[in-house]
Amino acid sequence: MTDPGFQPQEYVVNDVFDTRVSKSRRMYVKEYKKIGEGAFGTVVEAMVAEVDENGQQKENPFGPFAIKRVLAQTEYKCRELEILRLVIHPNIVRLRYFFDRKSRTDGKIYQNLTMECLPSNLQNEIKYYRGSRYTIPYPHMKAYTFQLARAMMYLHGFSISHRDIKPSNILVDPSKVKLKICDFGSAKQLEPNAPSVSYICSRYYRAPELIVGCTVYTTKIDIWGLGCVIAEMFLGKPIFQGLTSELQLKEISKLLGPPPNTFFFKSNPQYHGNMFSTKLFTCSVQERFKLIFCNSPDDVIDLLLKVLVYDPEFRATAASVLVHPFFDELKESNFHVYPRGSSEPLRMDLYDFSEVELNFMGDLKQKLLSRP
Ligand SMILES: Nc1ncnc2c1ncn2[C@@H]1O[C@H](COP(=O)(O)OP(=O)(O)OP(=O)(O)O)[C@@H](O)[C@H]1O
Repeated sequence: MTDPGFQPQEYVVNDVFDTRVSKSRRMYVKEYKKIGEGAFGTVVEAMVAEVDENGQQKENPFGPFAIKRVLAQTEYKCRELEILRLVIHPNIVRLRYFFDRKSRTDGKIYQNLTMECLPSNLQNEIKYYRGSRYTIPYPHMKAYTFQLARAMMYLHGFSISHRDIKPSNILVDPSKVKLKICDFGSAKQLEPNAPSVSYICSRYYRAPELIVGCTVYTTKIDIWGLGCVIAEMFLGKPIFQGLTSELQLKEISKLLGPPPNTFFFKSNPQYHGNMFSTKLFTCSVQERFKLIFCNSPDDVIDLLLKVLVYDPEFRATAASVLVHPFFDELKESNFHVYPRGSSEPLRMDLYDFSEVELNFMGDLKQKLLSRP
């Protein structure tokens, strides 16, 4: 992103908290490029270096890092920091430092979350291939989907729901086919049967229960987002593009058929909006999926049929997604991909699960680790 209004800046901060050693340091920061702008914050690319008592740099600046700057001291944003400090996973962006700093422009205090920086995101990647009338190569889609589901399985193991799954919040490094989830600004640790706001998540990726105003939802709202992201990789564009929140439900019904009455009752008995109860196609739902994903293999259609389900109770879990046959190819010892622009095969082992993750898999652990 090039922003003509962006001013590169260099500064020294006294109290930069280093999450690796749980210690504060004095650091030099050099911000040189804006890489993102969202509803809540600005993200810039920067290099950092440790500074001694005399203000001298102890080392050469290193990075790049992505610094997300948000107004400090709102409860909402403290949650982002808290969650980022808790989660350490290969498919979740790693928080390296954080510090507060007063803005020279408006005099307000901003929280600066300094994270590892990835060169792109899935939205750009989908756009790139769409521009040349292709889709992301099939083995890459598999590897990306697996990594996304793996990050979700870990988060959901802690009952953390990301609550804003969408391609622009999924960082990728196309040269390594690596994926990491970012933007925990909406994330929340959900408690069973405790209400949370339903007006979260970007419209195209909102689970149907959120659309109808459900407040006691579960981490399955992220699984819906996962389904939308997989579908988008295959189609090259968002699968459900509703013009309004209510019309979003109509778009969904064009693929899944009308939502069952039990769905409204379970999600929000007070819902008074349009129920889109007329079936808009004559074939079966399976046939409808085959028609929409006409160039996609049967195994991904089967996966989508398990993920894009109205009732969150019957929607797949992240753990069950990970053991779906769609990913069997990834288990082969010589699984490899050809990163964009490279003729060298890159071998990938995506099964380096930690003990914590294997515990979260529960009964599906053996199935996950069994080789075909
Ligand atoms: N660690 C990172 N490395 C590279 N790019 C990043 C990183 N973190 C964020 N970005 C980029 O900056 C954009 C905005 O970041 P983020 O989503 O965290 O901010 P936000 O204010 O919550 O945005 P939004 O309102 O769009 O959700 C992301 O879409 C991503 O492209």
